[in-house]
Amino acid sequence: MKLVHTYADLGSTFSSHVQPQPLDTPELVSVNQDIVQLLSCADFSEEQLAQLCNGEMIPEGGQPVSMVYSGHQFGVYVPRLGDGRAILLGETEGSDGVLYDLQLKGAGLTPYSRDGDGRAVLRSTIREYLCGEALHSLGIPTTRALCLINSNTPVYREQVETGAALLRVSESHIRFGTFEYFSHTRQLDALSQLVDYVVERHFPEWTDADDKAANLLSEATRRTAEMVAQWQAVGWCHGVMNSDNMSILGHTIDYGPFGFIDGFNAVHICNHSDWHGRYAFNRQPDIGYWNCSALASALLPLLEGKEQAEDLIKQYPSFFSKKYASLLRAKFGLSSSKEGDSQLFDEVFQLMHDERTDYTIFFRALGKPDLQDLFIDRDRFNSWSNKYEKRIAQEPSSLDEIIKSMSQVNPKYILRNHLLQIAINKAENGDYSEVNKLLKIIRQPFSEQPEFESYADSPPDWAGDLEVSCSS
Ligand SMILES: Nc1ncnc2c1ncn2[C@@H]1O[C@H](COP(=O)(O)OP(=O)(O)OP(=O)(O)O)[C@@H](O)[C@H]1O
Repeated sequence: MKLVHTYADLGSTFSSHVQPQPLDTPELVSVNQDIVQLLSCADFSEEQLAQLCNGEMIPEGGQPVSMVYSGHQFGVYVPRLGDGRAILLGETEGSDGVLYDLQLKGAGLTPYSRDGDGRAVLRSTIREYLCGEALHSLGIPTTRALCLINSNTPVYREQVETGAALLRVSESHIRFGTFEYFSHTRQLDALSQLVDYVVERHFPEWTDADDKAANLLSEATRRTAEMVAQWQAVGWCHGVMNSDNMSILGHTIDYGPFGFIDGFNAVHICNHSDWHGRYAFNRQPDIGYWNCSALASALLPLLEGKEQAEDLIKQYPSFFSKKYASLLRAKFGLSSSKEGDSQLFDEVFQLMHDERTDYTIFFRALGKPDLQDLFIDRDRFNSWSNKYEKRIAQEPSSLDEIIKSMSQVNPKYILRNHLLQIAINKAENGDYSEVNKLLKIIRQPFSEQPEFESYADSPPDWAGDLEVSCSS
């Protein structure tokens, strides 16, 4: 594997050179064979992969750096954040011809570590590793990871845990907050250089355009709106939609206290430190918009003025609605939109919310005879179901065909928190088999996998009491 160092080449205004600080006795927990193929590293032994993930082996051409950024956290601007525990090794070309960043997460102290220890623990690393794959398999743009390691290095959170690290792979680790940093510190040449870098690397067709910043803002707005629409459609909550966790490419990044919704709750809050519900499930679309306005403010010095910035981001609601409406139509098995459809959807969402019906199981069972068993208030359900049947009868395809097409968009296997917790508990006792089993299962979310039927069941009672720790 050979690396280039295009981001490091931007110079010390953008990042700081750092050396990874390896963990003690690294042990490979899991290797993502999809990414092995993508990065053509099938010739790496397990030991080499562990060394790579532990920062002990830097591939030829790599120049480890940590990136500076800032951002709005829970609506409050924090002037300097940066990679406090992440180290970008460099970039490498994938077998698809795309240039990917290789970034270690949990590799030790950096100039941006502030009060942190530069480390990540096993449970949070497993969560990030698996959820990147879960979302990717659902067709949602996201960072992913090549592998993850555990170690003997003690790391202190609420208790002693073990240090772990992840080798994150992404088309970009540039965040809205990266632009905010240069804008708020009035480093406008750097801001412009950053736009040029992103355009040259990801949107070369705009290289000669006069309005690169405007194009970028418009594209980031569209991609963010569509990514959030995809989250909503699968019932996924990010939990910490700070502007430093918003990728300029509209990819899902930073898996913290995220959660797939089990029993549907429109106002579900997966982050237990989010006291006011800023990042509640139903607020995600608006927060995505809010973050786009933070990006617009950051890019303002490179735009024609406020009016242009506003014009560009005000497309967000229509980008979101268009994408979300098309995803919902497909989830309900409808090929086109008809008057009354959104009321039909709203009615069943309200019923599911009131009864906390399992979101994923409902959609997977839609159109099938046993659907009514999911509801307590049968009359209310039947009243809705009659309307739905009438609507489905207007479709050109047969019910069998509709059910088949719905099973391509309504997953059976999702990465529920309780499944993750079982895998984490085992891994913390040295058994990584459940992590690897889950990886296999969530890779095929839409397929029937009879041997793993129980992984599609509704969660056990104890899942409702699970609180994902925010210290990671
Ligand atoms: N243990 C730690 N040591 C040093 N810095 C940390 C640590 N945990 C978080 N940070 C820093 O605090 C800020 C916010 O943390 P957050 O949890 O959102 O990000 P993260 O999970 O570390 O990183 P990323 O966004 O790259 O996935 C980031 O600047 C991050 O680097």
